[in-house]
Amino acid sequence: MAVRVKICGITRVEDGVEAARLGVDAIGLVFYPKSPRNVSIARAAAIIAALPPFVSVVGLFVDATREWVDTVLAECALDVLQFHGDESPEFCASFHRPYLKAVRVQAGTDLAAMAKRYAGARGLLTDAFVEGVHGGTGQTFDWSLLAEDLPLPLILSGGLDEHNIAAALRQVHPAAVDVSSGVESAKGIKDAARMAAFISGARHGSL
Ligand SMILES: O=C(O)c1ccccc1N[C@@H]1O[C@H](COP(=O)(O)O)[C@@H](O)[C@H]1O
Repeated sequence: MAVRVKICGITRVEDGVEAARLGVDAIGLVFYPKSPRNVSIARAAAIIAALPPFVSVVGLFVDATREWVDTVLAECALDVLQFHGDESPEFCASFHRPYLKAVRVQAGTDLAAMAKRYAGARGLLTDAFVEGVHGGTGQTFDWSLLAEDLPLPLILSGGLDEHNIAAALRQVHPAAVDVSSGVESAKGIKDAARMAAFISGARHGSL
């Protein structure tokens, strides 16, 4: 099956529209005030309203309060939640929406245990471990740490871009890939040519 492509950290309506035009499967909106890609509820709603109905919308949260997630859900039509902090499985499941759990991978990370702990997730999203930062760093990690089969779909992220996506897919065989920094011209500003090259690389295995 073809790998699914998600472009995260969309902050502008035009970037969401362009990602959809290029054939992306999902976009991600960051609801984390400390992120340079954080969007307001009003901005998120405008981006969502401009998307065609066949593009899924993922809302990213980092150790958010229940009230904040509920507030966003009341105002924005999110299809999937992505939890990038230390949220418990109970918290993640309590919104009764499909969710992805992000895992920041380093040597010794027990992915099988994480998959078991978050068995209610629709997938495990693997990102690079960078001390003190929750994600969106543009850093890759050692993909050989993903060698074992997991009971959950794997979404590969962390430092992917148009140059390494083909190699990543040859080595890892994830269900989906997720990119943010690697398709930007500046933090939060997506670059149309880089998005096109990334999606082409994901679909066809080369630039
Ligand atoms: O994008 C952010 O600013 C961000 C902040 C906090 C947690 C996660 C964040 N982004 C996600 O991190 C991964 C990897 O991003 P990158 O491609 O290495 O830049 C991805 O899932 C982003 O959505």
